[in-house]
Amino acid sequence: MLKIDNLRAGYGGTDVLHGISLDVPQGRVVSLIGSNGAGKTTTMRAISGMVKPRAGSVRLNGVDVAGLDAYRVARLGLAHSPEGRRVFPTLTVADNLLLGAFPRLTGSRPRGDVQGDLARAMELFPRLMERRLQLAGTLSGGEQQMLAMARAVMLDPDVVLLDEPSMGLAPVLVDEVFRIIRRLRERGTTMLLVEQFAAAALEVSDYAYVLENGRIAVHGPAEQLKHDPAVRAAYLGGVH
Ligand SMILES: Nc1ncnc2c1ncn2[C@@H]1O[C@H](COP(=O)(O)OP(=O)(O)OP(=O)(O)O)[C@@H](O)[C@H]1O
Repeated sequence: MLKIDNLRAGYGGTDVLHGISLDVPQGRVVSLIGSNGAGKTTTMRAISGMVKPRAGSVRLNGVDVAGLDAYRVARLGLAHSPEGRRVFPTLTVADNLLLGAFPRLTGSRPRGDVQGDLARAMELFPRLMERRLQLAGTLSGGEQQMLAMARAVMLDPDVVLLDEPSMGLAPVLVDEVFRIIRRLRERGTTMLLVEQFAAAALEVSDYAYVLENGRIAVHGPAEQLKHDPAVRAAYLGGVH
């Protein structure tokens, strides 16, 4: 579904990713774990076209999308829920969600049932249902984060990139974000997840990669990494 080979990317004169390779098979949830500054967000951006890769390939359904503009990558079926709450503040919740479906109307992919998907997104995110006519800019931070996730789902994507969906949320909302990730997983949504709560991320993942200084240091089934002493000491706080 999504296959990254020897990806290099950076900013200005600095390389951040030094040739990383990872696989996100259809219907699987894959986590990318790493300390601050390891390059997790840069990886997400390089996949979705927000940062131009310097080398390597990003294959989405067999098509190399490396270097394409972000809107083209979205049209080909990749949704990116970015770090930080990038919603359209002066539009309602419902209109933000409909905009998430926009690449479906302009791309070569089937248009599908946008209204049906809107209803399903509302059902998955009940807080948004209650606030569907509210301006997105007046939502709480946690609600905006949910809206960014729901908007990504509205693309009816083949792959969803979720970058720190629980960032800055109160514990009750963090639980809700993970509940939603589990529901999406049950629906068969293919996801690449970056999460500060590495232990919780491994719980909802099939497979994980550990990124250190722009290189993949370790990778394996999530169940295996959960019990890896080095991973536990560095990323799981030695718990469980
Ligand atoms: N727009 C930018 N311009 C220059 N350098 C950047 C830019 N964005 C990120 N960097 C640098 O790239 C490196 C990797 O950042 P990145 O955000 O990918 O890390 P991360 O693993 O997601 O970290 P965190 O967990 O703190 O979000 C960092 O050293 C960061 O300072």
